[in-house]
Amino acid sequence: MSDVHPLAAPSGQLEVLVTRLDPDLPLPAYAHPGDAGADLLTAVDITLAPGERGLVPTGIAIALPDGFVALVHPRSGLAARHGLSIVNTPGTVDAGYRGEIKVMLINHDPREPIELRRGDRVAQLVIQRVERARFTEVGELPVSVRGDGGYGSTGGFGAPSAPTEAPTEE
Ligand SMILES: O=c1ccn([C@H]2C[C@H](O)[C@@H](COP(=O)(O)OP(=O)(O)OP(=O)(O)O)O2)c(=O)[nH]1
Ligand SMILES: [Mg+2]
Repeated sequence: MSDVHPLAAPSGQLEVLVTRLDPDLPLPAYAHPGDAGADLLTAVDITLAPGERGLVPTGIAIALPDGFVALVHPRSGLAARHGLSIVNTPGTVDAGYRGEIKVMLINHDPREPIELRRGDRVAQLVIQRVERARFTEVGELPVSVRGDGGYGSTGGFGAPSAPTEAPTEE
């Protein structure tokens, strides 16, 4: 079977329908060829005090094809320079959602407020394929090397510690 999605445009890009709820703002755009995230803008001015969060509208709504999701990710430059992030990172935009995409920003800086102006690029939208699972209940799960170890079971910053036993994965 071909790997190309039927909704892929001739260029190989997936077509995503978008409406501008705020016609004076540009569409989301990729800053460079090959970028995974298309930048999202805030449609409003907002100032976030240290530790404060704020839900900002982006002025756009999209219709994703079934089998896709749009994830709202922080921008690393704003995170590194100002401590700006997203409370629910990454935000999940379901394929069936037709409302305005919003971003739940948070100021992680302990001292400085963050001032954002309408039109500032505050987040990025990463579109991915997703699987829908059929959840099949069983009495016992197949064994694995990791087993139920988690939350630091392999140690801290150094080289990972070897598993204590190595059952054969099925
Ligand atoms: O960062 C985000 C996250 C979500 N949404 C929209 C699209 C998504 O499809 C919808 C619901 O999001 P989610 O499922 O994460 O929230 P919920 O709290 O489970 O709400 P619901 O009960 O409506 O599913 O809200 C956004 O606009 N931005
Ligand atoms: Mg939900």
